[in-house]
Amino acid sequence: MIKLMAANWKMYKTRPEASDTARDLVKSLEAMLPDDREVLVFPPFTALYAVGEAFKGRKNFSWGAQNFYPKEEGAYTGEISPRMLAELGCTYLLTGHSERRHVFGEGDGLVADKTTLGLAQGFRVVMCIGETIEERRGGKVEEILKNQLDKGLSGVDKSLSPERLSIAYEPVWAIGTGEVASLDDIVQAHSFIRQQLGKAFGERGQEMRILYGGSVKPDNASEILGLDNVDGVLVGGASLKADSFSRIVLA
Ligand SMILES: O=C(CO)COP(=O)(O)O
Repeated sequence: MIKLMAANWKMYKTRPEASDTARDLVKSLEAMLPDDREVLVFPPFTALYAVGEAFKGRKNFSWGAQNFYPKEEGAYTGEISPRMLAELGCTYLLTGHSERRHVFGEGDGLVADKTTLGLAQGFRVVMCIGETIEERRGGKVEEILKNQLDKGLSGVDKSLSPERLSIAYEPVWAIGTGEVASLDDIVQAHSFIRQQLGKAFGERGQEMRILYGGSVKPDNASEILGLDNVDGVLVGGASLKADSFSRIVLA
């Protein structure tokens, strides 16, 4: 399985800043990227074209959008549709990120619509799930993950080819806090997610990638990537500098 090494740049970087970082990533990684690693960057909308210019035509370099509205077009002021993103050459979409859920109030219904439409329009989708600290303390991790998976994937075509859908496990309390989930916590959550994907997609569920996200850094990436059922990482803060993200990609 090709490990997916994903950078979520969130609301950071102007177009020239993004362009420089993307070019630096190509410079430091292209010659050394193992065949079983794929670099994926989610820049802000305004920098998608610039990142595409730096990455296009390069093997295992991909780019995608952090957000979109699940309609083809229409009177949705301020929104961007998958069609508009396809035109920028990007192939990935992110759904269900905890900042979308918690800062912008996106519920499981919207996450499901986005995941379903994104896939139906031919994109690869990375759907994020994860529990809050209260839910973890209340012993509800598996219940929350199952619920987010069941609802988020409810409309997805079950004969989907496995490389089209990835799940990112991002415990909310580990995002941007410097607090990483313990290796045991990660193994347990990922094995539970694998089981659920198997129930939903059969054999294909074994080949879907499950990423870990939450305070991944150059010095913890290698041990996290070595765990069972960890098929990549989704990195926020430590992906903003080309040097730091390159070290993670090669970890
Ligand atoms: O939200 C994240 C990636 O989507 C994780 O962010 P940090 O790596 O900054 O914790």
